Amino acid sequence: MTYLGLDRSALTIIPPTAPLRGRVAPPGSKSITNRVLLLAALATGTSRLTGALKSDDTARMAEALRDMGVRVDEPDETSFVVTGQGRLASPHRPLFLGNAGTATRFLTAVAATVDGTVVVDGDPHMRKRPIGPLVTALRSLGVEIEAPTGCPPVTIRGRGPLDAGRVEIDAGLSSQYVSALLMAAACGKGPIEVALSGTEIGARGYVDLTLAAMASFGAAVERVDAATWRVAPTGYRASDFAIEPDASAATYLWAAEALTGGAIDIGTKAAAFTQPDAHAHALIASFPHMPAVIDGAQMQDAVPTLAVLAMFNATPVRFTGIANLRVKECDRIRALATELARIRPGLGREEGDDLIVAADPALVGQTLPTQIETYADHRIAMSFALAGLKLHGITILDPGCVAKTYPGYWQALATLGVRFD
Ligand SMILES: O=C(O)C1=C[C@@H](OP(=O)(O)O)[C@@H](O)[C@H](O)C1
Ligand SMILES: C=C(OP(=O)(O)O)C(=O)O
Repeated sequence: MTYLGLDRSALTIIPPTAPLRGRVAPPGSKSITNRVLLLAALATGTSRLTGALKSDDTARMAEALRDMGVRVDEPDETSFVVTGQGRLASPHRPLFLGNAGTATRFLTAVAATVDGTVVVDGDPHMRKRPIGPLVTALRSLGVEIEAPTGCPPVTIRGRGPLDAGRVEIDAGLSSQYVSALLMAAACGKGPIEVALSGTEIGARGYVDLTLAAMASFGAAVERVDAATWRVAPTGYRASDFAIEPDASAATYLWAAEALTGGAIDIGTKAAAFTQPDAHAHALIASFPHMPAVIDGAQMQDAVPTLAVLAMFNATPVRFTGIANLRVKECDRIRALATELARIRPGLGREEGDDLIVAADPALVGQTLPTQIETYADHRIAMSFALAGLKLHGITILDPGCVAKTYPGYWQALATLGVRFD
């Protein structure tokens, strides 16, 4: 399928003259698709995954699994049929995972259960995203693993099922390290305890997503205390799984609705999502009276959406709890502050690891020709497009970067009545 905007070097958004209305379903959840692809690959037998996301991030995961001997069929645009043999084979080439954090972190841990050497690598952006804490944790379980720069590439010399034991992980930079260890731990020779070594963890909701997906594929995890899980050596059982729509993708549609006073039916109620970013719905619904302080810790991927919305809020908004946005696809705190200030000096600024958005409702309807730098970050592109719904002259550079998680994004906006230059 070809999608609007993916082949362009820039896309200028023409503010719609009427509220956005219509029905647009977001694609399947990236987080859940990449978890269940992996769990299905580790199971013995065939699993049918429906409602899946087909995007760069999930294509990288699927391709890596194929490289490790798993059959991954794609009978239609939203399904994967995965046939696993209970374990992954050693690949003949490095696994190239683009800038997919989930695929990179999850496969690093699971590679330790392969009999042979696995190299996990990514694009230049991924090569700047830290993986040291996960490497250290795996090494403490006896895994032979190296990541000289503290970022990919990572070389893992797997020796089959992990030894039973206990592993501590510092998840301050990424909750994905915890999810990765939990998923690998079910492929142990005996029970493995996964414990947080610090108090900090990214969004805990992502660990809950991991535990729910593992349970669907037959894993047995006991919560020992608030910071420790004990994973039984069950391996995984093939299962059919219906993936819910992507809550982070939904935030752009909720925000487009709030900004234009429209009515967009995304086909799923906010309360029905199990992903952390669905918490952003209530904040978006409070627009233009969003609170003065928003703690983004539990809805990190929604922060770009909320920050761009905040520029039109009645009062300024400070975003706290977002330090790890500095190690996402780009330094999102810097990118948001820089691009907001590019629209109008002073509109966004950093204060330590907080982001402050100086709301200005008088911006609505103004012409402020601005070329938004997107730093190869899908969320910077998708969120700043929202500014173009209320301002004339917003141009998104490299609009194709949305393909990481939402290749149909520009088409979705067009379906709702947005036009582009
Ligand atoms: O586990 C997951 O699916 C994710 C966890 C979050 O990352 P961190 O845990 O690195 O903060 C989130 O930003 C990412 O988009 C998806
Ligand atoms: C941070 C993100 O992705 P990942 O860590 O999975 O690359 C994201 O999708 O916003």
